[in-house]
Amino acid sequence: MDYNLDSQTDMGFKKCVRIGSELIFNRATKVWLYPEIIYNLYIKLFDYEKYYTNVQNLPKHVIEKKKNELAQKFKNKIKTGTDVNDGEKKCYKGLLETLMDSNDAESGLSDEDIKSHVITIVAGGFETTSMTGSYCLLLLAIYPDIQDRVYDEIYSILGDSDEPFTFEQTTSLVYLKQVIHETLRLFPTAPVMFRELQDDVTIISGNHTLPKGTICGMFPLITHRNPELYPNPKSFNPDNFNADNVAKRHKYSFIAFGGGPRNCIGMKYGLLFMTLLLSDVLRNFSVHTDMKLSDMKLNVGISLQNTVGFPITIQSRKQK
Ligand code: HEM
Repeated sequence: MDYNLDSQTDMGFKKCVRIGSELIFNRATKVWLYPEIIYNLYIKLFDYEKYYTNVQNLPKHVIEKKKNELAQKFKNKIKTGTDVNDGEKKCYKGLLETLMDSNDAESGLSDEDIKSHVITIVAGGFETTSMTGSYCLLLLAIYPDIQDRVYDEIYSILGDSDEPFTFEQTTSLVYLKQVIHETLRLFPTAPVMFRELQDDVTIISGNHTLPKGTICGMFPLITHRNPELYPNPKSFNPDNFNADNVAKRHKYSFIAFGGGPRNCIGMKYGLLFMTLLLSDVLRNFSVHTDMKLSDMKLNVGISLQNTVGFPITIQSRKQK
């Protein structure tokens, strides 16, 4: 979207999204913050409103910029993004342009709607993928034999070529995808989600009934570390996600992207993005660390933080 999230001041988008996320998590987990009146007082008392306001500034800026750009292109009769292959080089519309094309009375997407979509996509897609990439590289640094296997797979497809992966080639990176899934099993970067029950639900095993209207928290971290689903659940074993083992388990034994009709809308894009990112890093560099899996200390919030950081060194493969 042509916006550098790192070129930010203290009150930048990244910081505001982080604080806003903490507020959402606090509200969901602290019963005394449930009543609207108390929550509003709490926001005012600690001057949290400014963070909410500031989160709006990035999408406002991005939308304004895109509008000007499109108007300029229209004026100069320059072709904008199109999904139609009309014999010339195919050029795809970006997300923002697609949303703005829907900004008419018929489809009913207002500027306010577009702004909300931009916030949702950036907030939902940024931290999750960047954190998963970081966890994955750290795990591969901790387990060099697994890293070698990933590298061999990449090399078997691209050899010494400098060309980027094509989409078809990424479908052959089967072991790397197992590694990404196993990373998300141990470290689901979105560690909690909620559902409000639309009907009474009976939990057969415990003979309990949860009444309609109950808000239930779902915690992938707990499901993913259940030894009945994953033997040796605390160890890093990408073979948990080979085709045979996946076929043996219930589909909701892996819920890093949630489940049901409101699961993660960006799952396929996120997996493809991480596959490309990691394969690109690993074909050029090897990663190393002195850390062990047992050294990792987790902090559960709206995202899953590794409080000891990601101490990795990288070495160019060409200098070996
Ligand atoms: C490693 C990557 C990602 C992980 C682990 C992840 C995880 C999740 C989870 C657990 C949910 C809640 C699902 C539920 O309640 O059942 C969710 C929802 C969502 N995610 Fe992701 N996500 C990732 C990447 C992305 C990306 C790249 C985007 C956008 C480009 C995105 C956009 C969204 C949106 C918009 C929702 C809300 C969907 C709805 O409420 O209908 N996510 N994600």
